Amino acid sequence: MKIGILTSGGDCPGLNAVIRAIGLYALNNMENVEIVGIPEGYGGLIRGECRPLRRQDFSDILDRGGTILGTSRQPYKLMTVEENGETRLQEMCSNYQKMGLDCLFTLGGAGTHKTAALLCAEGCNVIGLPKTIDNDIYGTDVTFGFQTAAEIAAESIDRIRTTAAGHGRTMLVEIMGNKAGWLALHAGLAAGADMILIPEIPFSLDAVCEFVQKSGERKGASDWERPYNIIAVAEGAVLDSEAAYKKKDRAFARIERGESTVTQHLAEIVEERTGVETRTSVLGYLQRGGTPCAYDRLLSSRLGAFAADLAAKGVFGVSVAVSGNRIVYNALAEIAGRYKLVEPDGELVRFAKSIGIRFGDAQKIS
Ligand SMILES: Nc1ncnc2c1ncn2[C@@H]1O[C@H](COP(=O)(O)OP(=O)(O)O)[C@@H](O)[C@H]1O
Ligand SMILES: O=P(O)(O)OC[C@H]1O[C@](O)(COP(=O)(O)O)[C@@H](O)[C@@H]1O
Repeated sequence: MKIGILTSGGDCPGLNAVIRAIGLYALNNMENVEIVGIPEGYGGLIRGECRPLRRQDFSDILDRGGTILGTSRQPYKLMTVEENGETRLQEMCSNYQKMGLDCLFTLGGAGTHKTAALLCAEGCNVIGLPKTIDNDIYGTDVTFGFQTAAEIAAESIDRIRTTAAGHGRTMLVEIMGNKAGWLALHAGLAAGADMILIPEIPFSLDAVCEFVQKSGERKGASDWERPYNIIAVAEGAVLDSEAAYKKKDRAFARIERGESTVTQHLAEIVEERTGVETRTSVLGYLQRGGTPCAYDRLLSSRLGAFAADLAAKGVFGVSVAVSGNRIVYNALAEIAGRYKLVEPDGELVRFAKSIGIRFGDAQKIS
């Protein structure tokens, strides 16, 4: 059996652990197996590039961040445009054939899964693996990379807390997550943020300002304690006034108004209206870089081995997933194009509200 592996979309901790587990499972359990790596995601497949992966390539990579194969974001729209008589999708399928692949493992997020489903529909044997620090892939409780990113973000908030307390400031900590607020929610809850703003719950400027104002009036536990606030802001957080707009129109409107990011805009308004010193901290790529945590190393390894076992059994057109404590799989056609978002009335948000954490929505502030 000839196996191809590619990593696509934003990198995240755990990609190398998955590659290693697929490789080691295949080498240890399959007869006459050949494994190749396809560089830079679907870009490599479009160009028809692959390189052999041997046992030594899987050594010493379990804890390595990034991806040994490289990754990229190929503009999807271009994939369906015909050039020289073939779309990029067709090019990828013919390269799959030319490489003599019996199976292709695509390690990626929601976008990667959409192309994986299209490749499948064209007759390629594909198995997807759910990668993303955003945790927004439909059909799985968790994606690999998420836990590591949540820990980094939570630890960063812990650190920001001491400087916020020293200065009595409001700190807006921007956390990755464009469509889904899972990372801001988990990190914010784990680090005791006072307010969490996520794309799924549009926030009101008035509610945020009122909260900061009121907390500034509160007395600290001791004479020495100064009031301060930690607000975790998902990069995709939206104002209630812009919630009805599509992402593109919203971005355009923000540029028109001269706003850079939602976090920066919010910080300026909060300081102006409340007089409370307000600062921002963008955690950015720190959340994606570096070694995976133990949870992600184990999860990635289990997912990789399970996916390789599916290939050995001839089960294709699926993506592996976590359901409770079990590793399962879903049909690619079933999950492609769907996102797993935070439910505004779900258990996690209700729990957070029950202990006084704000979400910037119309909620009475006491
Ligand atoms: N709507 C889409 N339909 C099909 N394929 C897509 C779509 N969006 C993205 N892709 C493909 O998946 C790749 C990775 O998508 P991207 O959104 O960048 O990352 P991720 O897979 O992490 O979500 C893109 O380079 C593109 O080839
Ligand atoms: O790497 P880029 O292209 O700057 O993209 C940043 C985006 O990638 C992410 O880190 C991860 O996204 P994906 O895993 O879906 O690719 C998002 O949280 C963030 O919005």
